[in-house]
Amino acid sequence: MTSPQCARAAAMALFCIRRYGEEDGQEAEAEGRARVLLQRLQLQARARQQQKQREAPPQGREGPGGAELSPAGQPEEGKGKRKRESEEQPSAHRQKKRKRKLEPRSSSEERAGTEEAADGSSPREKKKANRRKSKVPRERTEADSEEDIKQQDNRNNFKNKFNKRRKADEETQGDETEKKESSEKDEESKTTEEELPLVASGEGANAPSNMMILGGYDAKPVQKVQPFLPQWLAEPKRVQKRIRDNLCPVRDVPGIHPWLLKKLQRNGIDSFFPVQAEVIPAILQSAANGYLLGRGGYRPKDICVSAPTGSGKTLAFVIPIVQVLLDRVVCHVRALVVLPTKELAQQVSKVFNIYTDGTGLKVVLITGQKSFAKEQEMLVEKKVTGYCSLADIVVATPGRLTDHINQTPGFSLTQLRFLIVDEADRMIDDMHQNCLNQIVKAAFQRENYSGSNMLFQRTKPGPLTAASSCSPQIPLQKLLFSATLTQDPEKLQQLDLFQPRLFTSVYSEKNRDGTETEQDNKYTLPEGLSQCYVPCDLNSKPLLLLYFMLKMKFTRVLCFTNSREASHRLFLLVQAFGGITVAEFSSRLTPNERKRTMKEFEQGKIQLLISTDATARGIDVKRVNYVINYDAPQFIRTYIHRVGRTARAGETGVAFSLVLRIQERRFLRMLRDAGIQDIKKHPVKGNSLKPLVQQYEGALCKLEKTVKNYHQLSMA
Ligand SMILES: Nc1ncnc2c1ncn2[C@@H]1O[C@H](COP(=O)(O)OP(=O)(O)OP(=O)(O)O)[C@@H](O)[C@H]1O
Repeated sequence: MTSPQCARAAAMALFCIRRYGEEDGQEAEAEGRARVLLQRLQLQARARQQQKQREAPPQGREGPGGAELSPAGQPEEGKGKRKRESEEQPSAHRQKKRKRKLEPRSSSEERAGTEEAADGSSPREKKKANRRKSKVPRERTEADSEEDIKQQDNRNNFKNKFNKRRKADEETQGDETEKKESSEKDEESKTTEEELPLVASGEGANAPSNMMILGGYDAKPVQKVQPFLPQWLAEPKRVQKRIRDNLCPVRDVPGIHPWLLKKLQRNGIDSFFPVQAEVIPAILQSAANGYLLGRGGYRPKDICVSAPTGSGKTLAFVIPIVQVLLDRVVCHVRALVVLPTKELAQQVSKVFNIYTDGTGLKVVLITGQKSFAKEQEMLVEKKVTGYCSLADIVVATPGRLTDHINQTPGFSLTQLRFLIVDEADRMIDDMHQNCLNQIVKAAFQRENYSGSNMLFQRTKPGPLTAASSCSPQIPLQKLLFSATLTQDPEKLQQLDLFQPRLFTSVYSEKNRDGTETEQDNKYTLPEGLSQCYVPCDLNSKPLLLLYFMLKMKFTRVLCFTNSREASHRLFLLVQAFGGITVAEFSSRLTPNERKRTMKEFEQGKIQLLISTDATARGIDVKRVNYVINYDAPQFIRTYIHRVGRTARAGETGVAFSLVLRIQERRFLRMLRDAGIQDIKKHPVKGNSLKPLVQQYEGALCKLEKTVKNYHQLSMA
């Protein structure tokens, strides 16, 4: 049929339908149907015409009548008419039309598309043709309507299935296996939806039909990612934090040597603190076979202890080590304690000296405070038969220790039974990690001289075999202690721990009903510690310190700054102000000056000690009443160790932090992240500081003169 024929047929159809429509009185509906029919006929004609054109040789862009054709192959007039018609169409019909547009292209249509692509027409023409296709309703055949029915059935089936699955998913949320099933189902439905985008567009009401909607995700519960911790870290042995309520009489702790019990009591220790009551028996038990492997060739488990500052961790390792070594016959280095600073090493060696006094056990301190040669003389003695160890217990700082491992002939760690890493989190830092590796390497080094030692030579730990368990072995047991022990398994793995056991402090709170709830914070602070922070500005910081010392009458104050320069400046300023016995403590001082200063502070001769972080860790000074963070600490671990210089051994103490207003949010967030909530804001009014201002300005002038004189003297 040609176009004029087609138009005639359509007009006829329109006439017929109008007649019936008028007779039925359904004018609007009849008009709509007539138009649809007209469009169909027009499309059929156009399709035939295109078919003919394809078969005929290409004739350029002119139509058979020579008139300029619209992209649809129709005069422009016709296009305008169609547009008008479509605008006039009733809404029900338009919806039907839109639905048809949304339907997927049938395979025949796809084929037509590819055929068109292969017909040699220009890309622009193809584009126009495609656009045309999307504008006009498709030609519908009987086959199409059959296919439509099938598709409709499929869609209905799918919808039913999909709804059922979603319902099932909702019912089975949280169940692992069923979750898997549902994800499998989702996978299935995803594939089906890809095939039937109309269903998806029905689900996601406003989604464009050409977008693939991945279904079912909103129905899935969002799983919270939990950090994976090995069992020993996830389920530690919990130790009570409250010291005073949980004291354990020394005689009640099983397995302690009577000689040591007496020694403890002579030193004023009648009861053990909770951490000692738990850790001492655990170490003793692991060393039940002296310093050889346990029954059946089992290696003792390594032990990690994370307990608050001042909770008595030192005695928790000193007592069992001294007890295990009490019966030793030959002197060898059996215990090695590594600490990050000289002062700490000195403090720990003092405690060892107290409890080894009268036992014949020798404790040697190697920190570099004495000359290297002197330290060598303390460690080994050369005899005709070879080198002999003069130390049973070595307390050392990492640097000096590695020097002795590498340069002191006869200094051997091959009989080492205990490696104690105090302030372990700091020691795991990259700086000291190398030292720990060197110690382990030296401990498993083969000795190059023969003798009775051969009997107890050890091999690197490996799987337990008949051969490895037939000769007596000396195991190396690691004991790690800190108030801020890392719980990062990756970091701890660097220490190559063997079946470690973790002892960690908890704080349990009594509920109204008498039950107790344990608070599981990342870090625990001493029970008797009160924390305050003072929001301030930079200029008022020195005045605040003077106010606390002079007006609030603070005594025995340990004040921390962030650098040794800051410590020195503040010390000079307070000295110039007058009225306060003040001293500074930093690496500016010689070891002897540091020792003297610390002693005077302990004796109460110094009321204010201004220090760098050199005294922040481990230093045990009796009766420090206040800690003042003059400069707010940058890291949570620094904060915990600094404030832990007070409220030790179950005593009370107060920590004040001067926090610049600009730092306030970050500072509080840092504490909150570590689970520290009980810090109080303690604002100090400007009026309270006013009486100090005049004298303070005088002190500044005095300080300026002192500094100038100092520079002139140093220039001369
Ligand atoms: N059982 C006890 N009875 C009385 N005092 C004790 C007892 N155990 C330890 N102390 C005292 O408690 C104080 C703190 O002990 P220690 O220095 O071992 O604490 P710490 O846990 O190592 O602290 P830090 O983490 O700051 O190093 C010390 O002065 C020590 O003498």
